[in-house]
Amino acid sequence: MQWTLAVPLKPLARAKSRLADTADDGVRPGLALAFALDTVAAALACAAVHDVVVVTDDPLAGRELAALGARIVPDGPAADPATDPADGLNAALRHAAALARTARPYAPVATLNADLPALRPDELARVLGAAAAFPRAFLADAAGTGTTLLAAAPGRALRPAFGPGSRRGHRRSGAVELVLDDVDSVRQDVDTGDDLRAALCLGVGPRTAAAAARLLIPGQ
Ligand SMILES: Nc1nc2c(ncn2[C@@H]2O[C@H](COP(=O)(O)OP(=O)(O)OP(=O)(O)O)[C@@H](O)[C@H]2O)c(=O)[nH]1
Ligand SMILES: C=C(OP(=O)(O)O)C(=O)O
Repeated sequence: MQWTLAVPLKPLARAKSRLADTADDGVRPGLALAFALDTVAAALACAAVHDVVVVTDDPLAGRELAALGARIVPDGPAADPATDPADGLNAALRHAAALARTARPYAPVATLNADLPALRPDELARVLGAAAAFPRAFLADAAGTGTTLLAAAPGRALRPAFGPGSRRGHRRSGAVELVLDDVDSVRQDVDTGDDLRAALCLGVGPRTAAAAARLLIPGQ
């Protein structure tokens, strides 16, 4: 089974705000772009992935990710922030999933965060292989409260519920939590300086390695 992946990416100038103590305003957008490029490059190299749709309103990121082979779509209409606190992100994912389904109606669809710079294609293939057994499934992030991947079988709506505490939200929505060994690279999202150090220990892709080297992170 070959998947379409929808990867959401915030405009770079606003992305990765929780990394402000590790990377200042001048370098953070470049770091967020490096994470996204390494994430998407690894996803495109995964044997279980047919195509990657990046949903972003950022023109520079759009150009660079398109050059890797991703399809770029804009965020689309936002939902009502009163009913959905992660308004922008979940609306963007619903929009991307709908476009993906138009292009490939019988394909399974999964979302993957753009901040997984240590992502390994073989580990992603293992997660997608496990997800294929369920109508909807998800993988918790390394911190244990969020979600890095949400998957839906052909004909099933994704129903993304990303945002603070999304692990619990996805569980409550009926999605099956995937509990797998040796898929750390798919779970290690980077929100904080500690997350970045953990990702560097796992081994990041070349763009993140170069960007992180410029930050002179102790222990590198
Ligand atoms: N297209 C799109 N992607 C989003 C939006 N909000 C968040 N994302 C992406 O969703 C994933 C998880 O987002 P967060 O961790 O909440 O946001 P972040 O920019 O990565 O980090 P913080 O600013 O520290 O919250 C990342 O890949 C983000 O780029 C949005 O409004 N639109
Ligand atoms: C939006 C999410 O990501 P993060 O943990 O990076 O905020 C989430 O896990 O639902």
